[in-house]
Amino acid sequence: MDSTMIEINSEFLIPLENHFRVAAGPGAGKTYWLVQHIKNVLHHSQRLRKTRKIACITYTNIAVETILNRLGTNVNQVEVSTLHSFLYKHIVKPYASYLEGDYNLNVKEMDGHEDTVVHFKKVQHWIENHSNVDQLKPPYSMKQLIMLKENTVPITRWLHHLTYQFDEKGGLTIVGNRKKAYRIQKNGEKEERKYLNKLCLGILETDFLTYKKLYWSKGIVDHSDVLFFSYQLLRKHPFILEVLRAKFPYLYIDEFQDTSPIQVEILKLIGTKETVVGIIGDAAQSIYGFQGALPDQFASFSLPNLSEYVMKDNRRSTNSIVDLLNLTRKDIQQNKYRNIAGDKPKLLLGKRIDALIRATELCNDEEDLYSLSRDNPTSNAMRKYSLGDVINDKLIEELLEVDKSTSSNKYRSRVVVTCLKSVEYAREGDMKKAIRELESIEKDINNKEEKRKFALKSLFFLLNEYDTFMDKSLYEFYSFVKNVIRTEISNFGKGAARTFYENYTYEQLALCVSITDDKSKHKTIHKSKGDEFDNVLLVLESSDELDFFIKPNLKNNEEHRISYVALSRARERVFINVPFIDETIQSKLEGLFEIIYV
Ligand SMILES: Nc1ncnc2c1ncn2[C@@H]1O[C@H](COP(=O)(O)OP(=O)(O)OP(=O)(O)O)[C@@H](O)[C@H]1O
Repeated sequence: MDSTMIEINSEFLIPLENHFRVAAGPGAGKTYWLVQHIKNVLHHSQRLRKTRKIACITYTNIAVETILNRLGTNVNQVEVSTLHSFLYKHIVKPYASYLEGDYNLNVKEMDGHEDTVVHFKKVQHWIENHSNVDQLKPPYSMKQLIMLKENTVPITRWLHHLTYQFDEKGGLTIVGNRKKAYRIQKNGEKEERKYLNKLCLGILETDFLTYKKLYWSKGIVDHSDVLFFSYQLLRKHPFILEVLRAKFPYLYIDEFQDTSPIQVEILKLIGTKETVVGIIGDAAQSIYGFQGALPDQFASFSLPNLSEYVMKDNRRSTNSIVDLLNLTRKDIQQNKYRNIAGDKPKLLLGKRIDALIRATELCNDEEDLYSLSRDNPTSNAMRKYSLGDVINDKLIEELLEVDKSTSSNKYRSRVVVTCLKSVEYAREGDMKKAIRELESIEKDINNKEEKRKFALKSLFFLLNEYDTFMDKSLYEFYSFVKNVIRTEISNFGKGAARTFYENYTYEQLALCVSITDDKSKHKTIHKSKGDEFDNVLLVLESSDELDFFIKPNLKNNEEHRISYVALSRARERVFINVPFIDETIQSKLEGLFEIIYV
């Protein structure tokens, strides 16, 4: 650890007018400290007035709520939001007209920012009019790319994952991830990924900007576009920086370890003068590598005269849990602030459902137990107690694939999937997302209000009748949708599509729906970030993942950091479930865990 670092605890007050970095392990009280610091600034700063506020940026909507609740009545002069919402509200929205010329942004139609969407008509238009279209040769000619399923599927997936990156000259470019340009091919029981030809991707990659403009010209802006536009606006129109600095003399960013390089540059631009920037985080909890976050970014962030602090307490967990966490970590050995011995962590070997039942019993059946899983289908399955050993998380993709032979079939499967997703979102409390889903199939209605009315009406019927289809086949759900929501979707003939609808249940497809800001007791590890629970059951796929306890490498292995985040959510008890363990590692694990066959 750096010798210039000052050790503090979560009640320690620091000077108001210096940039700062606070590094600390899990449960140290970073968020607690940040709230105290904000209150201190509110009371003592000479630089806040009615129109000048503290900006507090955090990672998820749940974290925003947590901070707002902890601030209590002091919220008028603090703006707590996610970075994307902050940038959209203060940069993109007010200055969008500057983007019209360079980026064809349709400001009138722009209405917030969304998850990335891929409209195949736009993809088709892009490829047909691509400046290098002449270089596309069989079997990847322009026509073959837009007509053949084996090409359209990888292209769609590839375009779904476009990101922005800095090039050598420091400019931002749009990049595709070739590893995403695949389709699944089934060979009997086996599934194989078939990638699209590299030469062909290389030709298309030369002009992503035109592709993006097709969306922007309709006012469609996704989350990564918000970062791109913000950065471009700040670089080209520095007066916006002045306005921001005047509005926000203090800018604090919690969970900084998950900030991407473009976000870091934006924050540095704002922090060059007047605005005091403070960052809080933990490199060992950096788990968003797939979005460009790098664990080193937190330690390497610098601004002039930045003061550095470290917090070494763990105020959350029992001694046994802190011991387990300390064992996996080299840079910070946490102090056991609560100093309560606690139960030895338990390794539950066997099926997930049995592990869940046993862990619940071991928590005396009354205390809250949260299961944390690596992916959505597993956490959804845990939630619904309908655990199977094999969960197919690709069923929605398969349905869209099997039912797309004609445009009317394609429409049918889209409507069914949309209705299903909408129901699931609404049942989890995300009404906004549920309504947006349904609005997306109202293409023939242009008026926004009409669209919303239609979506609301459909959602009302779907939720009201949930009991009639939730435990039936997908075919019965389709029939419901056709009778009640969308009478124009096509009837079925015989064939693979119908068989699919008959063979799978509504429930099986519903398990594949990813739910954001998951408030249930069974969630993905990524969604548990920043939260804490009395008891945690970490659900692992295989004994290989226990490697984390045998050869921990938090610095270089993101999977290890993900397990670390999961375990460190627990206050009282930790359970880990794997189907079985290799005999070779059993002896190594016996010292750390009580091993129980469930
Ligand atoms: N000074 C304090 N007094 C009382 N409770 C505290 C104090 N500091 C922290 N806590 C409590 O300790 C727990 C952990 O704090 P907090 O959630 O702020 O930690 P964190 O460092 O943000 O954790 P993580 O990085 O794991 O998300 C919370 O329950 C919090 O309320």
